[in-house]
Amino acid sequence: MTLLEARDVSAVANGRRLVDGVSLSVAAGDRLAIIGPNGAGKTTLLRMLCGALPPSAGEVRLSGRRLDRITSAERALNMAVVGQADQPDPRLALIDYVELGRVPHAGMRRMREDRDIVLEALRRTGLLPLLGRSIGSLSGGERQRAQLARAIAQEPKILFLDEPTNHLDPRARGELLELVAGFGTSVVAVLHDLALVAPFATRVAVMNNARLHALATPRDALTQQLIQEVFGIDVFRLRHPTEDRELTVFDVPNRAASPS
Ligand SMILES: Nc1ncnc2c1ncn2[C@@H]1O[C@H](COP(=O)(O)OP(=O)(O)OP(=O)(O)O)[C@@H](O)[C@H]1O
Repeated sequence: MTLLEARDVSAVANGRRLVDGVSLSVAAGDRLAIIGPNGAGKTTLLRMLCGALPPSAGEVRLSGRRLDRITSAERALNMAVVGQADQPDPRLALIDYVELGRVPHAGMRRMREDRDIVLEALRRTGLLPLLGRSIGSLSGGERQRAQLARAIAQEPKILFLDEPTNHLDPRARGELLELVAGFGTSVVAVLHDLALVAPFATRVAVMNNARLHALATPRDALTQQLIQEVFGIDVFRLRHPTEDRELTVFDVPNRAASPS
């Protein structure tokens, strides 16, 4: 079942085309990774998909209905966004911040049930021990998990993530995406770390110069030819030296490294 559909969407700002005629769809349970070089239009596309930015042309539909004809309250019942722009009041207690995720549901459930959902979101993101702390006292990685906890508490049908792992150490990056995949909800995520794409995504949208360069499975998107064309780096698939599985290695050129 198609949950979200973009039909030929474009974004124009100051006479410049930031996204040019992108069409794609997200089915229930899909995890779509949006990848591409800096400035390719990934965040702009994500913002149009979640309704934060009205397209200059084309349309986005949620369960068949045009996004611009759905009230923001109804949108919030279906979609949660973890973005880079979220700057909560640093004095807010973590638990109160995560409870904001329940605002779209206010009046539909008893408060007690809401509190249980918030505590469960904190537990799943490993933040229960910090629940009394203020947002301002959290580390970058903890704050990123707090944003995710708030989004989970919102119980959305579709979760939008803009670079959800940029403050996290390598192990925590994989763990966060594993956690998100475990929710079973549909996800659209802008990812910079190409190594995280294949284990996480069911489909990949490759943006380049404002256009959708490819829309494919991770295996078909992360090919040597495509990655070289779009990112200018090599990718190799190698056997794991000790385990029966394949490793995908992105070889980033570093001319500063001296040959040994
Ligand atoms: N309001 C705006 N007015 C003019 N240009 C904009 C505006 N918003 C974004 N841009 C430009 O549009 C291009 C695409 O931006 P966007 O943030 O979508 O790229 P991105 O692929 O997410 O980049 P990054 O990987 O660096 O985060 C960039 O060159 C950016 O400078």
